[in-house]
Amino acid sequence: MKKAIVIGASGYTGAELVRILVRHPHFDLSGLYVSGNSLDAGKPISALYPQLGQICDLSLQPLPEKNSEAMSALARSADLVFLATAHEVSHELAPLFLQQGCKVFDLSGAYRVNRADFYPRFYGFEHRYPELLQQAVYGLAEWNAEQIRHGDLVAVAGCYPTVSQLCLKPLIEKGLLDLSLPPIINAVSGVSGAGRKASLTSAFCEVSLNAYGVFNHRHQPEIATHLGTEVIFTPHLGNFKRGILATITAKLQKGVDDEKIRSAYAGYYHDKPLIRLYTQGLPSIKGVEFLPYCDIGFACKEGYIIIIGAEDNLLKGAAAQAVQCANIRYGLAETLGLC
Ligand SMILES: NC(=O)C1=CN([C@@H]2O[C@H](COP(=O)(O)OP(=O)(O)OC[C@H]3O[C@@H](n4cnc5c(N)ncnc54)[C@H](OP(=O)(O)O)[C@@H]3O)[C@@H](O)[C@H]2O)C=CC1
Ligand SMILES: CC(=O)N[C@@H](CCC(=O)OP(=O)(O)O)C(=O)O
Repeated sequence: MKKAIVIGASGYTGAELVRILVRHPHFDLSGLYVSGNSLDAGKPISALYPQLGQICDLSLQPLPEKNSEAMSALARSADLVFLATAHEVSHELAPLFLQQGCKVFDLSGAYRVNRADFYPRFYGFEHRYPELLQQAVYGLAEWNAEQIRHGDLVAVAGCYPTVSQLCLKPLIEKGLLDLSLPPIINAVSGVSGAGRKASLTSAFCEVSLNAYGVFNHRHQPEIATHLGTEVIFTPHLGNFKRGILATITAKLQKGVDDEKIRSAYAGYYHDKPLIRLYTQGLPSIKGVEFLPYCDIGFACKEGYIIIIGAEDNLLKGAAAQAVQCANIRYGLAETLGLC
């Protein structure tokens, strides 16, 4: 058994990690942490998430001071840590754990893109660990298993980037898209995508259905960098709790038909248990809620394709993919503890 801890365990993705890890046959969930001055420190996690009653009896502990001996001891005590924390927090925590030999699976965007101008521009902070950015492995599990297997710091792919890339990559790799028209990704996310902390935009009476981050959301450059081609990406907030539905429009190369598209998806994903390809109908959020899958369907007409991808943002878009990456890192079946 490998000892695992979760930092940010009281948050939405943290709680999903707890739910998965507490039953995982190879990871022993040994500690749940929140910030040093958290109002939730000392509470059992089931006091925040009653669903975890009698499933996890661990309490949330305050994370020790950054440069303290207690922090180093915590990092030494664990084999692996899941950072379910904000980007700036993960940015500072990852090196502390890595220095003590602990493998890091970071759910934030702090180590996803290795480009100097990216963090000041899209995240509002200067990256202080360029050497770690260099070493970080991008945790898009179906595509980067080889690097993940050898990585000590896995930057789990973002929620919108996961579904967008899983839909587009096979077609781009096979040269089936005419990229003179950048793929156009319109995606709607449930409100849990914004995290548990209260904010006006995620308040019950404020949420309806609206676009946001138009032409400036940080996931556009994450997707474009890892796909190796430009995309137009528009996120939307919808009035439901969890799930992302992405509707992607792209231009096909001449002569590309349904059969070629289907065979490209099947070629890449026939042995990928967490991708479900639709042969009839189209994916929906209902079909993936509370599940670790990414569902993909499509329709082609007159030289264009519309691809529909669906995932649970908290699972395939975050916690489940993080555990999938950890499974890969430790040579386990990638779905262990997930299905
Ligand atoms: N929600 C989603 O759908 C997705 C989220 N992500 C990423 O995952 C990360 C977590 O997101 P999410 O679960 O939504 O966030 P939440 O806001 O729901 O939770 C954040 C957690 O971090 C804790 N925390 C805050 N500050 C610190 C600190 N200094 N040290 C330790 N713990 C701290 C919070 O507890 P407290 O404040 O009480 O200390 C809480 O437990 C983010 O980086 C997010 O971008 C990635 C993909 C999808
Ligand atoms: C609905 C909503 O607000 N979604 C968040 C994205 C989810 C997230 O936390 O982003 P990462 O996947 O990069 O970690 C947003 O648009 O900022």
